[in-house]
Amino acid sequence: MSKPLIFAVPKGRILDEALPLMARAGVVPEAEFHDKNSRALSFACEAPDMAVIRVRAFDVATFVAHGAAQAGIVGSDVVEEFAFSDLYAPVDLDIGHCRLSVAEPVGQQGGGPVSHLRVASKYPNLTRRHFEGMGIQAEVVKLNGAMELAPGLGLASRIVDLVSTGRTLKDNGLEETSVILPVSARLIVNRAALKTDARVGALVDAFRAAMGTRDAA
Ligand SMILES: Nc1ncnc2c1ncn2[C@@H]1O[C@H](COP(=O)(O)OP(=O)(O)OP(=O)(O)O)[C@@H](O)[C@H]1O
Ligand SMILES: O=P(O)(O)OC[C@H]1O[C@H](OP(=O)(O)OP(=O)(O)O)[C@H](O)[C@@H]1O
Repeated sequence: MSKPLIFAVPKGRILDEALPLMARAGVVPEAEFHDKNSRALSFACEAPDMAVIRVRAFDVATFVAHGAAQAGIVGSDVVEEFAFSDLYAPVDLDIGHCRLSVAEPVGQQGGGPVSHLRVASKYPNLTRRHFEGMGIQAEVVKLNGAMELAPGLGLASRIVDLVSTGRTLKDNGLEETSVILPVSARLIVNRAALKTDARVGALVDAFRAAMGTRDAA
């Protein structure tokens, strides 16, 4: 039998919305996947030639780009931040909607033009590119979470982070000043695997079909 096709999923908030879609596309991990006490990271699937791995969101892109996993689900924020040439994102899954935005302390807006800024973000590439487009050099302080603390503590004057309801910004005295990127979750596949393994193309078709039947369900 050929090696199992590895499907990578993020462990956090996209997963609950992704699981019904995955099931409609024929990706159904074994019961242990749902056991909160399990420390396993790789799970057999109902389909015998497939396995699901559960990793951090940014690592989904890394596993798939390097061909260690052939397919996966990740936010378009992650796809755009890495811009891996070996990654192909053929299906918008219409889940995990949010936006990548610039925010700063309430009342800080205004002031004269600036040529340099210090910005806290988990997205250094998208942040630099956004400010470059405005003729501003952004020095990015890379954080992995709780970006909202940075302006108040003098680490950066602005943040670039994901916003959905806006509640996190509001509760931390910040306001959204511009949107960099609308975000939703994507099916991603490894380009080489798509060319060489017919199961990857079949999986893309299955997700397209699952999206088509979703509204009727
Ligand atoms: N507030 C939000 N509303 C909707 N979608 C969000 C929101 N925040 C993040 N997302 C989406 O969820 C993704 C994060 O997914 P998830 O929480 O599953 O990752 P994770 O592996 O837990 O992340 P981390 O590496 O930060 O621990 C983001 O890349 C984005 O696409
Ligand atoms: O606009 P809101 O609805 O408040 O959502 C925005 C928050 O959601 C994300 O964090 P998440 O909850 O995924 O936690 P994290 O800090 O671990 O990334 C993001 O980083 C914001 O902090």
